[in-house]
Order: sequence, then structure tokens, then C-alpha cells
Amino acid sequence: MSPGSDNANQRPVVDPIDSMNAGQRQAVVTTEGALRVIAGAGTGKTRTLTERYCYLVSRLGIAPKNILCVTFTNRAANEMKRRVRAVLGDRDLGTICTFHAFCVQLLKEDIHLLNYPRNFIILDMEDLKQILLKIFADMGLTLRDTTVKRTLDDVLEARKLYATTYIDDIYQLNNEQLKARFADARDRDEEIFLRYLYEQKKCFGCDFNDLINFATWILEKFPAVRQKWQDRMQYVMVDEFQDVSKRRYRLAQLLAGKHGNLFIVGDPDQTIYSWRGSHLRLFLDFDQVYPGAETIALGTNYRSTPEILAASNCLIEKNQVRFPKTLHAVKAGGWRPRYFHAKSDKLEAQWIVGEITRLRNTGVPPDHIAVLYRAHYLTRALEERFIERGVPYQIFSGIEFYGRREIKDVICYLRMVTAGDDVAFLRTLNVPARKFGKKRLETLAAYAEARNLSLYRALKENLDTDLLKGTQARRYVDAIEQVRAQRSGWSLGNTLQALLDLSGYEAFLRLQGDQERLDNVAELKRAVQNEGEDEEATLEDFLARIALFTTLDNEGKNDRVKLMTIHGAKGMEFPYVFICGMNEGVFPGRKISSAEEMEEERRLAYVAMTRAMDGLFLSDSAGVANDGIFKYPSRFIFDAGSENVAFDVPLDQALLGGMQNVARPGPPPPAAGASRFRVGDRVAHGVFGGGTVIAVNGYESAYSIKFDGLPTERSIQFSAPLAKMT
Ligand SMILES: Nc1ncnc2c1ncn2[C@@H]1O[C@H](COP(=O)(O)OP(=O)(O)OP(=O)(O)O)[C@@H](O)[C@H]1O
Repeated sequence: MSPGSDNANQRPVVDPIDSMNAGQRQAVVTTEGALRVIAGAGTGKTRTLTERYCYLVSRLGIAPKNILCVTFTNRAANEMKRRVRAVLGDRDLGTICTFHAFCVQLLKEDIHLLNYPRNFIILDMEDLKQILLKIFADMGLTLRDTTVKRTLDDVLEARKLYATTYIDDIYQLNNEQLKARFADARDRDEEIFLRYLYEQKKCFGCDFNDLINFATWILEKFPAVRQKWQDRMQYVMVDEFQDVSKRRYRLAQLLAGKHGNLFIVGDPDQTIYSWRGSHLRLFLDFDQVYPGAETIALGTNYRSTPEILAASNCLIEKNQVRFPKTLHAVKAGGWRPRYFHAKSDKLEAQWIVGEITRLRNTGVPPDHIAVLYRAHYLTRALEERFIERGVPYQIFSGIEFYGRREIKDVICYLRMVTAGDDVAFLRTLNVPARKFGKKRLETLAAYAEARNLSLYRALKENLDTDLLKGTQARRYVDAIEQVRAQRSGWSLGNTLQALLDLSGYEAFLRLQGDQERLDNVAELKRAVQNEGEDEEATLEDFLARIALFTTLDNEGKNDRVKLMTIHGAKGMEFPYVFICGMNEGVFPGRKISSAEEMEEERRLAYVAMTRAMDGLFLSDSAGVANDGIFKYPSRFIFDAGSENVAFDVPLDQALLGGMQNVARPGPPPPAAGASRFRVGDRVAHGVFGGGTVIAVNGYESAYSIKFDGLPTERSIQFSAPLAKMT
């Protein structure tokens, strides 16, 4: 999966299996029975899986349709198909796929057993949110009562609780019967849940979790169907098993139930999705579930230099709960991972771009370089420097910072203050919703057209007419006019904050409960504040400057530095890897509140570091984070062993002391459960008044609260007298 791919020293061989090590070979040729491969990073899991597949087809004569090979992502499935096709030629490889894609195949054939039509629809997250908004409207709930995100989590959680019984309901009850059950609901949450089932059945919808649940339910309930699929799936192989949930494991077990050929491969140290319900235990207990199972351990790392591996091994050894294993490198020695502590995020980005330029000057192609980060908002400073210096880049997982929905929304609000153009108007008028429907807009557009006015001007002229009755157009206009009138006396940062408050846009984002969008907006605020440090700078200058950041030249995609989250980099490798934003509060994240979560975060750091083949660069920056907390270097830099990491600049004692304070192991932090309030709760404070909890920090025993009357959030101790507002 790499630009560098197979070891360059390897001589070409006729049979690829001959070039594998003994453990890998054994994993390929042991085709019968249950087999577990536990392997470290870069030890050739993906390669072994691919060779095993080719071996089954070309040596044993098994048809591809009789081999189910499930991968974690579509990208991994496509990559595997590409590799298999290179060996076997163009074949139908439809059963090399994700769990979800396999379930779609199964349901297309058998979903009628659940009284659903074959052309059922698959609901994505946005669809689910729409369904919930409709339910809120039907129940007369407002977004003040609860957030969409929280309710969505509750619905998904409730389904885990009801396990498959909710499918029995969908199966047995018709729409009218489902509807009749609303009245029996014990409480509001249960009613939401029941209404959700009703809406789902009404449109014959199936969300991503349902795909797995429905398929399992059908296999369990109908023995003849189970047998059909078991006959078909003579070999079942599961990749990235460390991240497989109980429900997916159950499905794989059902499918392998007749032939017993179940192959699982993974690395317990790379479990990074436990919040999705993955269970390390499933991996570790495999030989108890399958007493005759063989286990093969792969410990030779072909990817990284010994120096990169030494730092990665040292880091992961700090985890208490792990399956002990040692990894050794076969590559020739290189240089120790480098670490740079910058005085600001701008300087950090400058250092990264400088090092990338240096690498490129020595002939390293841009796509041999990846920059990895923990959270999307960290790309802002980087992207600005990349564009300034003309370094071609591509955001691999996600959208460029200035192209993100919430950032575009806010920029358009700012443009309403400066230019008031129609594009910005159309983007902002109904966000948040102001009851301004299509009909009204058409009438307004006709009015503007006839008088050659901008839409905003037309709106202002109609504020007292019938056209705008019942809408919140006046509040929208008031917000913009107030900021226009007063901004000359405000800093850029205050102008933006006032606009976000008066327009209701920030409150709207909070009610949506999407932390990632809030983080992005907080990052934009920082960019605006930085700009404002130059007293001459105007809002117009700022908007003109960032407008350039959205017009990237589109060069060939392979010729770019890749920017991606660490989660997105799973399973990939790159000759040179930069991990930026290595700060306490960022990576590890500020919401970590238990020892388990910290270990998971450390595994994520391990995944990031082990993506590097030849060179690894770590960096962080001083200053104040988005949530107002002073930034310290990440504990993970020190976990990797100071003897294994070369510090580009020495850290001063004050910083080291502060960092050790923040990161000292100490007594286990109070679980977030020790707090009385949840994110989204409305609380009352004796002095600051009403506010909304926007984060719960178990480590610091404090809430982050955005009080209605204060421009920025405040950290308030758990012990402070706060009352819940209803
Ligand atoms: N026997 C071998 N000889 C030489 N190179 C190998 C051998 N096996 C694997 N490799 C190379 O080692 C690198 C890592 O292999 P692969 O990507 O399959 O590892 P992995 O175990 O899936 O990694 P991870 O879990 O960290 O993503 C690849 O470049 C691969 O081509």
C-alpha cells in the first residue's frame, strides 16, 4: 500500500511465496481450520493476506466467490483487489470487501425474509439526522431540549441494548402497529426510539449498523439460508481483526460455521477503534473459542529503519494492557526520529514545509511524504504555508480547511458584513433556519431583479411587508447591521465573535453537538485573532487573503504531499512521515478521561509512527490551544524514549516541568462519569448566569462552559455550584 512498496533489496523471484519468511509462508499454506496471525506493524500482514488469497485460488483451485475476505475500509479492499488482480488477472473479486459491503450482497438476496423489498435504501448519517429532525418536529421538541448528535448516539446505543429484538419488531409489526406503540413508551427517549423504528420501516431504510444486524438476524433465524451462505463461504478471512466488533465477529463465525476455515489477522497494538465496539479480548481469546486453532506470530518488520522501530517499540511498551511481542527491523540503519518544538503553530508549519522542501531538493517525490495529525482543524496553519510556498498537497481524508462547510458559512457571514453579496446571502440566510422558504426567496429575487438591487438590500426594504411575516429575517439583518455599525471600534477577533453570537450561528453549531465543526470554527477564530495582531489589518484584507487559499492549482494527484488524519493513515506506509500537533490536549486529546482511553491514544501514536519507512519527524508548538489552555509537548514524545529521539532544539526547563505536571501518571483521573453534567446540558452559574456545557474534562475535573453572556468559554471545576437548567 505504499509508494515505496516491497523491499528494494529483494531480487525478483518467480514464486512470491519463496520471498516470504517462514511465518508468513506458514500463514499462507495453512488453509484448513481456524488460524490466528498476530503480527506487529509492518510485518507483512497485508502482503500475507493477499498471497494467501492468491494461493487458495491459483494453487488450490478455489473459486474467488467461495472466499470471503473482509477488510476494514473500502480503500483496503480496493488495494487488495488491485494486488490480487496483478497476480490472477481480471476476476470477479466481489467478496473481497468490507463487512458492510458483504452484508449488502447478502441482503440484496435475502432481505425479503424480513419483509423488506430488495431495493431497500441505505441510510447514511445525514439521512439519520433528517429522520430525527422530523421526529423532533412531530413530537414538538425543539433543539433546545436535546441535540441531534446526542439523540443519534442514544438511538444507536439503544439499539445495541435491544440487540436484535428491535429487528423482531420491524419484522413482525406493520406500520400501524409500530405507530400504536408510541403511546406505550416509558419516556421521551424510548418514544424517539420507537418513532425512529417506524420511520425506518416506512421508508424500508437500513443504516450502517442495521446492515450487520439484519444480515446476522437472517442467518440466525433461517437455517436454510444460513446453510446456503455457509456452503458458499468455504474460506473466511478477516483483516484488521483487532478492530472488529463483537457483532462482526459473530457474523464471520456464522459464515465459517460449516467449514470451520476462519483466518484472522491483526495487531493488538494497533487497536484504534474501541469506541466502535472493537474488543481486544476477542482477539486474545480466539484459541479458547476455537481450541484447535493455530497461532502464528510475525515479528520481522520490513518497513521501518531500526531507529524508527526503536522509538515506536519504546512508546508502545508504556501501555499496561497489551499482548507482549517484540518487533525487529531488517532494514539498514538510518537516523533517529527528529523532534522540533516551535514557538507558534505558524513556526511549526514553517519548519515542516522547510524540511519537506529540503527532502524534495534531494529528489524525494512529494507523494513519498505524508503529514499526519490527530484532528482536522490542525491543517489550517499547514495549508496556509503549503500554499504560500507552492508545495503541492492533497488532503487525503476530508476537505481542505477553508472548504469545510462551517468555515465557508462563517466566511460568508463575514462577507455579509463587508460586501453583502448574493452568494454570501444565500449561504447564510437560512443557517440557522429562519423560516425563509423557497417561495419567499423567489419573490424576494424578483423584487431585487426588478430594481437591480442585491438580495440583502431587497430584504432590508421588505422587512415590514407581509413577505417577511413569521420569518426571523429581522434578527438576521440586525446582526449584520449592528456589526457593520460597530466594527470600526472592535478588533477583528471581537467582530467575528459578535457576528457569531448575534447571528446565532455558533449556538446553532453547539446545538448540533458536532465537536469537530466547533473545533474548526475555534481554529478560524484563532486565525482571525492572529491577523488582528497587525493593527493595520482589516476584515477585507483577511477575506482577500484567505480567498486565495481556496483556489488551489490542480496538479496531478500523485505528485502531492499527503495530509491525513492518523485514523485515515491506517494500513498505509510512506518513506517520510511528519506527525504534527504533538501537544498535550491535542494528542493525547483533551477529552481523554480514563487510563484505557489514554492507552488507546498511545496505540494511535504507535500507528502513526510505524507508518514511516525511512524518516520520521515529530513536532509541536507552544502557545494557547483553542480551548484557552497553555500547550505543552505531548507525553508521547517522551514515551518514545529521549535516547531514541533527536531534539532539534532543547526544551527549556520551565516547559519540561510544566509538561511533566500535566502528563504525570499520578492517581487515575476521575472518570467523566464522576461529573454531574453532560456535553450539551444547560447549567446555571451564580455569577455568570446560564450556559451550555461544551466539554467535560475528567483529567482536570472541570467542565468547559460557554456562558450566554460571555464571549469565550470558561473552565469551571466539577465542584463548583452549578444547577441544571431545564
Ligand atoms: N517477506 C518480505 N520481504 C520483504 N519485504 C516484505 C516482506 N513482507 C512484507 N514486506 C514489505 O514490508 C512492508 C509492510 O508490509 P505490509 O504493508 O503488508 O505490512 P502490515 O503488517 O500490513 O503493516 P501495518 O499493519 O503496519 O499496516 C511492505 O512494504 C511490504 O511489501
